[in-house]
Amino acid sequence: MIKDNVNNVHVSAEQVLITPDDLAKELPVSETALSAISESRKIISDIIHGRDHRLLVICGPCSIHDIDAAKDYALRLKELHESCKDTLFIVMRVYFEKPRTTTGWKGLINDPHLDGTFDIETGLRKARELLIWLAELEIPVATEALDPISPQYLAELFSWSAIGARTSESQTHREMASGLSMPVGFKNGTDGSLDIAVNALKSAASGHNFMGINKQGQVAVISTSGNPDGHIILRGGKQPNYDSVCVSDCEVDLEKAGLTAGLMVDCSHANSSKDYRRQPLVAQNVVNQILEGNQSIIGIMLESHINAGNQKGDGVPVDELDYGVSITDGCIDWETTDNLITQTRDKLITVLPLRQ
Ligand SMILES: C[C@@H](OP(=O)(O)O)C(=O)O
Ligand SMILES: [Mn+2]
Repeated sequence: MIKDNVNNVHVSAEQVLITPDDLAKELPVSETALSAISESRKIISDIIHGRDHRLLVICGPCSIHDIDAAKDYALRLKELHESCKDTLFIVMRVYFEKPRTTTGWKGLINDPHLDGTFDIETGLRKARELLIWLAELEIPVATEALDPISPQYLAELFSWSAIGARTSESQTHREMASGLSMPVGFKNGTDGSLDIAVNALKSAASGHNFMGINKQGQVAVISTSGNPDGHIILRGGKQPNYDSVCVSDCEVDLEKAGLTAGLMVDCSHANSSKDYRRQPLVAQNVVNQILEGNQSIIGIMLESHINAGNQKGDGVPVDELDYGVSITDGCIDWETTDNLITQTRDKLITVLPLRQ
């Protein structure tokens, strides 16, 4: 690495990574699993555009830090996915990249050992191994597309992606979203701004040309055709925005922008006022809006894990962490999740098929 008084003044080291192609050769995924992913992406697209009246449920841990716990959770969610699929399409949150308001653990890819060693190649390998295991289980998975390079390593294994509240305004993320091969939800801004998400939706629906990397790890000009499967996610801001008035305001903004896709409500984050115990109340309010005739809400997001709450993860030895507890945002536990989703399915089973 060249480091002198004009180059890399604030760069301390660089390490060349395995290329996406080489990682995929080392960790291949079956054609059966890939076709299941392709099918789930089509279902999600149909739900977003009102061709499939089921409710999209993006559900799972705020972040993945323990592979065994993630697999344990996935086996439980797979059962719920199958038992509720007449009314709900359940997709597991598998978030490897975490946007921090300032600093902190940035996720399994960035720091897989949770010890500040930033063994990113191991992080990519662990992430791909888990995603392949989930793909072979045929549970559709969702993530936040945060790092603009990692999709080349993993994106074929995701059925849905979010662009987060901190990055929906970013041109880099809008360009990336315009080329992603799966449906993408755009969160409103952390201050509650809907304009950011509406503009992101419009931008990502268009083609873009930008510098990126290809599967061989070369810097390339990436030209995209635009992503037709974008939608908005209401995740709250300075105050919650899941209520029927805010939903109606969002419908008006979407109509003004000529956007017809449905919207999703994130029952966590600023919509639960960062108190995970409020998520069921938010979800029940959203379901009631649908029962009372709302036509625009096509999905909900839940932060859920095996056990409730969250725990400090930074600097804690992995073997001292409590099992199945989030080390980022607090989550509802499995029992609460199972009850909430089963009740949601029972309430909506007769209503959703009547949607126009
Ligand atoms: C990062 C967070 O989402 P948001 O961008 O709404 O804070 C999440 O989904 O865990
Ligand atoms: Mn979260």
